[in-house]
Amino acid sequence: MRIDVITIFPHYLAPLRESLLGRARDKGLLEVAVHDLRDWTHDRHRTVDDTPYGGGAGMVMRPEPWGEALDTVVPAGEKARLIVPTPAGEVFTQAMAHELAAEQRLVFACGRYEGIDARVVEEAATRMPVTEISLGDYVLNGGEVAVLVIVEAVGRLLPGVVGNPESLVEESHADGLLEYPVYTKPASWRDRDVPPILLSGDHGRIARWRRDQALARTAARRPDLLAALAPEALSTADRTV
Ligand SMILES: NCc1ccc(-c2ccccc2)nc1
Repeated sequence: MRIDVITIFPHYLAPLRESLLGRARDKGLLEVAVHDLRDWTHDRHRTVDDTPYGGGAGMVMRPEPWGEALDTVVPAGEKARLIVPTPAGEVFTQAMAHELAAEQRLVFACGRYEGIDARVVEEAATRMPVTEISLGDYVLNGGEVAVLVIVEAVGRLLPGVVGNPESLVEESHADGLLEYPVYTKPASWRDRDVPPILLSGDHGRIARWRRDQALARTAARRPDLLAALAPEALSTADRTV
């Protein structure tokens, strides 16, 4: 997969060079290029914003630099999905992470100020699929932090990125539930013991206990996830929890 990020704060994306994603890049599983939007400005001050039509506070990102940047990063005829982090987007989910992990090319447009002139997305959508993504109902100062989250969630799903793919199966949201509590040595710590079942060696009963814990946690903390589960996702044993 190739990922391009267009931003006025390229250094914000430095963490993409670190650890898991850094290794994935070294192994050639992931290509990441970060571009400074100001490289597509032509005035002395490298201006990327201007006042909003219709008035109001703040500034809006000008369409021209974005148009030229997207023309360069995704030349005519090349295929890519444009992702625009915005509070007005579709809420990001693990299912969306899996969908994006199947793409060959992702281009991230990082907005700042009050956002990007709406015509940029409109025009881009005439030649590539565009997805506006929100991470939840809060506002950041720009899209860069959201890009770090999305790229991590997507990158770790790429084959070969995570050492043991097994670990992708049982994590929160992988099966639609929150994950069960985990423990490691010592068996007793500050007078708190690991649940004895986990030391029993009875893998069938351990699996059942973990499933019950995941169901109970999900019911308590995220009843919306439980309600969204397909009926066949719950076994008869699950229904007794
Ligand atoms: N829901 C996360 C999120 C994503 C992007 C932005 C944002 C804020 C200002 C300008 C451009 C994007 N804020 C929140």
